Amino acid sequence: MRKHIVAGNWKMNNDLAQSVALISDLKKQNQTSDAEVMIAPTFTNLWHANENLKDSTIEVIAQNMHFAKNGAYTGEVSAEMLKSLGITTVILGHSERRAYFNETDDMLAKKVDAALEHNMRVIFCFGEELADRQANNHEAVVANQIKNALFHLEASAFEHIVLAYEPVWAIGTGETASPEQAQDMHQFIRQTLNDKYGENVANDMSILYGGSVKPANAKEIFSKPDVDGGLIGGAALKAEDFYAIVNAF
Ligand SMILES: O=C[C@H](O)COP(=O)(O)O
Repeated sequence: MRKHIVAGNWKMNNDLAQSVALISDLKKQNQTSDAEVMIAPTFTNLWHANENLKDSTIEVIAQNMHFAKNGAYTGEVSAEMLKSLGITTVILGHSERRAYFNETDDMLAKKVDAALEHNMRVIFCFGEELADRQANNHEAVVANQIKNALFHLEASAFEHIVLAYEPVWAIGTGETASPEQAQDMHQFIRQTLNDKYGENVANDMSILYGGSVKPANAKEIFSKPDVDGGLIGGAALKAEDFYAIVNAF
């Protein structure tokens, strides 16, 4: 079902002590919005974060996982391992995974399948690079990313998927897509889902925007009708900023 979601992606930030401190600050914040709140710490912080936030309204989620159950994949973590910690949502396809770790659409399709087989929820990320937008190719790029990784799925699978549109040129750059650019793309994404799966899947899909969302711009971006929330990087590292965004609905 479509809902407001604000997820904080900590990326490769916060050692154990910093993570404990940030979680303690997060617990002191007051939520006034109806948004579902999630944080994605590093793998090393998942266990303690989840233990500490068990009785809270914050869900602890993972930043990535491998598609295999187990085996000789040094440095990787499987769905079963995440589930054994009580983690049931995973971010897949983040542009940093695609750019720095060569994650392809095919690989992401396998990861999505593995997560769904383990009854996990997926926050599936995609977005165009600056050159794609300058060439007016952004819609085609985004449509292909979605089709290649997700369009082999049955309609019912989309109940367990959240989409996150993150224009690569806006991630960590301080440059955000304008609320109108975000709305246009989110509407296009919903139409793309509608064309393939019909209006129930399209209307029920939560589509998040990510890319330099801050307390100062969150309200305007979230006011757009097809923007259902945000995937927050830098501003998720300060509890007050993160909750200013959570409460921007
Ligand atoms: O996962 C989060 C996004 O990459 C956005 O990061 P940012 O808010 O630092 O631009």
